[in-house]
Amino acid sequence: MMLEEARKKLIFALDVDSLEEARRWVALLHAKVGLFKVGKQLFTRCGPEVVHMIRSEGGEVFLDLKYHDIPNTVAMASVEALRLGVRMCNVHALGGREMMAAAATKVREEAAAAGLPVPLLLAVTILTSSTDDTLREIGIERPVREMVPHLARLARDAGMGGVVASPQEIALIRAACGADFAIVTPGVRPAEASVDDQKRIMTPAAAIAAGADYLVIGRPIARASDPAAAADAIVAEMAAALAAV
Ligand SMILES: O=C(O)c1cc(=O)[nH]c(=O)n1[C@@H]1O[C@H](COP(=O)(O)O)[C@@H](O)[C@H]1O
Repeated sequence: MMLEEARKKLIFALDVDSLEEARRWVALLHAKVGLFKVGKQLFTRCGPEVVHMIRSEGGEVFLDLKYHDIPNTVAMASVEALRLGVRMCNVHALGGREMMAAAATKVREEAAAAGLPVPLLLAVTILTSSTDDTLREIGIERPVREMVPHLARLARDAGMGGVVASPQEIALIRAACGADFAIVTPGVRPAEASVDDQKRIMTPAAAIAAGADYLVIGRPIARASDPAAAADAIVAEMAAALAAV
């Protein structure tokens, strides 16, 4: 029971470079994870075909293209994500309230007009590979722990359905935005896994205990000697944490 609930919360990052490889991962993991995340690398290589492939295999898609542009461009790109039939897509909260509101409004209007389900619209707060030093470098003096809840509130007020953030900021986001706001967390590493380029990390159990709605995990599964077993172990760890909440 808890295993099924945990599985639906696990998003596998399909960070690969061909349709064939993506197809192999979908076949291997579609009964093990809740969604497949298609990001910039795979989408740039394969385009919408990869989304159609995953959906035709019965999988659900998080289209992670992190739009950040003028409001009209982001709104129209988000409408194309809606038309692809993805369950989740995202923009950068750093694009501002007007940009996020344009995307949220346009997607809802188009979904209603076409009778399509509205995808979960997410705003990326501060990337999990960033630190206070990264922000200072680009002229932002406020620390990550202030910027993340600030951007989350802005995203919620603009009509976004949730945010992407490090699990380390879940409590701050919940305090700022309440329970009815999705929190998707990459930067998740099982205790024994390599940290890679992630900076603000937590284990799957700790992220669930902190209140994450979904976990995005790539390399700890993809680079494991037995990826299916690694996914099962992560889901079991998540389920145990869910049972304890
Ligand atoms: O939007 C994302 O998914 C994302 C936001 C963020 O702040 N950090 C982050 O790592 N991601 C994505 O989450 C995935 C994490 O993959 P692993 O580090 O291999 O588990 C990658 O595909 C990243 O592009």
